[in-house]
Amino acid sequence: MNNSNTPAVEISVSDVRQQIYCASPNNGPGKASQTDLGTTFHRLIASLLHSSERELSAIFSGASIDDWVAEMQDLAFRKELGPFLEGHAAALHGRGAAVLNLWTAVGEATRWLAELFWEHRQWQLREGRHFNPREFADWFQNEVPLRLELTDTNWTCPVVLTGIADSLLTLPQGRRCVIEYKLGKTSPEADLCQAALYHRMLGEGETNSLAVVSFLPEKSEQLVDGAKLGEAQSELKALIGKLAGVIKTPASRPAEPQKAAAQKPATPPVSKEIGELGRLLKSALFEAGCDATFSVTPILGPTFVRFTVTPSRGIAPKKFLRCADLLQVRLQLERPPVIQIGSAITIDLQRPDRQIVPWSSVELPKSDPLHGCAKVLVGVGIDGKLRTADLADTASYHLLVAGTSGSGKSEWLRTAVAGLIASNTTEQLQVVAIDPKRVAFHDLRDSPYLRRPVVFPGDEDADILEVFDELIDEMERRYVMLQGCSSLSELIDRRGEPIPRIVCVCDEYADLMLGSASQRSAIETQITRLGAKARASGIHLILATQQPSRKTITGAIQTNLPGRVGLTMTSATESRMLFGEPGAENLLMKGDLLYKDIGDPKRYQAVYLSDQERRAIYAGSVVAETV
Ligand SMILES: Nc1ncnc2c1ncn2[C@@H]1O[C@H](COP(=O)(O)OP(=O)(O)OP(=O)(O)O)[C@@H](O)[C@H]1O
Repeated sequence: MNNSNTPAVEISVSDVRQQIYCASPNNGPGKASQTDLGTTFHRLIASLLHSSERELSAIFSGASIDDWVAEMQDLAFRKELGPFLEGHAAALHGRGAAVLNLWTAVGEATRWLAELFWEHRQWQLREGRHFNPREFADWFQNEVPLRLELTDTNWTCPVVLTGIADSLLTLPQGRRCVIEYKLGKTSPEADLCQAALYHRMLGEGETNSLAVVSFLPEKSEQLVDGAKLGEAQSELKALIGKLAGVIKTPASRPAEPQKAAAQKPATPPVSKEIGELGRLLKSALFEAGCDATFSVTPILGPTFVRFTVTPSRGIAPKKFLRCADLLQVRLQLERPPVIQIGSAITIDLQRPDRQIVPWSSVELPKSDPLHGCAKVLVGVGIDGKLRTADLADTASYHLLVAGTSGSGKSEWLRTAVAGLIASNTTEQLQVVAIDPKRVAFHDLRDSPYLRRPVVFPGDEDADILEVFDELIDEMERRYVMLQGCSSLSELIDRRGEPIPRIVCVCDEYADLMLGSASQRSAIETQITRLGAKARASGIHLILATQQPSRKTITGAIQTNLPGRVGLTMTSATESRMLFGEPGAENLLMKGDLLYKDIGDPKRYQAVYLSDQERRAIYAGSVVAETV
């Protein structure tokens, strides 16, 4: 209640969230959510929860969660998504990735709902009661308007905070869960801010936790405890006062507190944790005799936090490399931090709340209507920018990929192929996939982009030498066509029609070298030939191995495959084989990688593609924008 006579200033939760989002170091790349798709998603969930008795009994007549999910998805498509796609076909033209994103979110949300209903059913059965899906559906309230008046002695008037929670689930024990149906980009700081504000607006006590579930499009669930939120709330209040423009001027109150309120940024607890990490790092460095000045604000990437330090006078930069093990112990890290020396020293510490980089958050490189696009997705850097390796470039026309089991090597290869497929037509790209382990390119089998069926080297009819010979023949044929042109690109321009780039991708190529000495030497000769002339003719190799050693990275491969992608390796020796320096042994698995063409290796997080998204892309139903 506003007891003063001054009218209150109204401000919305989304205004506050937006401020935090813009200031967030981890707002990453990605596309803003698209209003029409976001609204459809909201409507679709609301409509599922308000299904008729007949629809509910159809959904829950199945015997398993999978049956329920399938039925829910079917209903969602029939009632909402199908009519929406049909009615907006023109407006959705060229927005395949966004629609796919929406469908992924629907998949995630229906599974989540089905699991909740299943839990409820189990509980009812345990209590000896009859499962009543309607009763549970009614525990969800959609589009819940929230309103809270805030006052402060340092404010000129009260502020009314308003917002609409997409959905609120209230369980009988009083536990509440706010559900946000987000489809666009986000940051943990902004999400926490929203949770803190909702917690306060719902009048939850300090001892109560609040769960926030979002679909981005993958489900992300955060359980935020009340005590932690309390801290964030008081800091957010300062920001709210500032945004509403109600902070008293110096004339009306003492100067000092005003300065603090106006200048102190509203930092959610995530930043505090990083501050604490920085403090621990500083003291561990000091203990190791590596006293240093922390020069810039730490940068928060999806996988790690980067601290940049300058050694104090008289301390050799190399000394920092030697204290990685001590830092690991003192900071209780899973692996020693990655330390790199450049104009300053960077120390990367793993994030306790590591984030994935979903495909939907990445803007694919633009494709040319005639030439297509030769850029392979490498990963997202600490600056939030997508790094690509250009197959048309002399520094990255063939790529060598290495990483131990579980490092994310196969996923990286699959995403690299998906990126190329999504930004080329079948006239602009042909893929040759070699799969010695038989598991890497399963989903590619029916892709229209395949130049030939996936090659399984163990099979009787699979002659690997023949596959490479065919590529060499094509290369020679193209060389003849290239007479008078300096590049494939010039030839395409001259003809006015595409000539497909051929990308040969091979998981665990070391297995190909296990044959006889003569086969091994024949493959080496073929790779050398392709290495020398393939770039100009638009034929490229992406070869991967689990064990980078002298045996697998032979002279021919070392010389002819200039672009290097190194995921986590088992030792510094392996890292040296690929990059000529250590570092990759301290990466954090799951797509954490170093990439090098010219210059020093740089660290990126590989883009994550769900199975469902990948299948749709391989089938050719997702196409990037053209320039
Ligand atoms: N970019 C990524 N983002 C998030 N998680 C990832 C990413 N890449 C891989 N992972 C996770 O790491 C696991 C291992 O990945 P992957 O199967 O590609 O490893 P690998 O190096 O090919 O191992 P192996 O050689 O044993 O097959 C995956 O199941 C996935 O959960």
